[in-house]
Amino acid sequence: MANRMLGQECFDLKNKAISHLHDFFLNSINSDISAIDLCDEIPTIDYSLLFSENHDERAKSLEHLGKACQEFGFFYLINGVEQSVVEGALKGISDFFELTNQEERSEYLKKNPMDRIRWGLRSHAGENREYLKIVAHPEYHCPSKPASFRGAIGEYFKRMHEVELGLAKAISKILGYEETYIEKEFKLEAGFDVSAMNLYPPSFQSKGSIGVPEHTDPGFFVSLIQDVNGGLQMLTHKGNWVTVNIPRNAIFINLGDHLEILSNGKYKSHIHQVILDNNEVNRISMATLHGPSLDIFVAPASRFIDESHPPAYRGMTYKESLELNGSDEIDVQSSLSLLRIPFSL
Ligand SMILES: O=C(O)CCC(=O)C(=O)O
Ligand SMILES: [Fe+2]
Repeated sequence: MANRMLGQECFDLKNKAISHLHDFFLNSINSDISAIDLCDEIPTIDYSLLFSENHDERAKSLEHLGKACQEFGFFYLINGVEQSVVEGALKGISDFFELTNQEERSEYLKKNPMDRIRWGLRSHAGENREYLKIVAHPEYHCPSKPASFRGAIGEYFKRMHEVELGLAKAISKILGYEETYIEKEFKLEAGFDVSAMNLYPPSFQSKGSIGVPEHTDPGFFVSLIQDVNGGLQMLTHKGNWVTVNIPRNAIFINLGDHLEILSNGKYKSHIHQVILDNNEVNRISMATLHGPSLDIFVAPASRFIDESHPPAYRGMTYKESLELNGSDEIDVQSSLSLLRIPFSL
């Protein structure tokens, strides 16, 4: 543990070790492996092509994004955030967990519902992780220690906010709207973004195999980076669990509850979980929930409502939906099941 994140070499070595473990696991289970559904392969979207000056190239990649959103609800994004920025952010998080002691970190234990930085330690059968949650936007909050944290994480948020606006444009277009639609509808210039920085123990140190239990996340979408592959699993439309192995130079994007609500269920927010079974070493991830502005009322858009598609979700402000299940804003817990309108004939 003292050696974590010494640099690229360490990053590559850990990934190699984990991918060997996965290979071993896959080779050792029965021949049903050939039945793994190739259609479950997580799509990759090239961010730069969404804005290509070549019309055909742009149209093709927007179509690809449309399929990824509708048929998966999650995808890898390349050429969005530079690898050096991602590595810098992961190093900042690793420094936070390594260069501070637990007493210093517990300074951020829940104080009041309006906390803008919150720390927690979960170590029981249902959840195994240490986390730091911070409000990243519209105002960036960060712990004062270590000194390296503010700049490294801030750089990731700055770049990711640009990518968020770009994805909002592209997704508005594929939904059939003008490109500023989502940006205005969610008032993204004041969008409420919360970042969860997670440290998961290796499986031999955890109290059970669950890192984070099954859930969906509120908001427009979640961007996720991790220092080693393995752990995060997504439930596909077809009901299969797929493991998120983020390729180098990519980040992972998962559509959130409020895009599902806005699109009246055309795009889905997918259930996911973190399983520690194959973790030989600890793992760091950063899941940033990019949300609408807290005061924005989110309801199914008229374009997605007709006689055969009545509104399937109740509308309310983003803030109300975050507080609906008794959580604080910074907890960013899903309340999607409470917002669904039961189907009636
Ligand atoms: O750590 C991960 O891979 C996922 C974490 C997550 O789903 C969350 O924080 O909402
Ligand atoms: Fe999540």
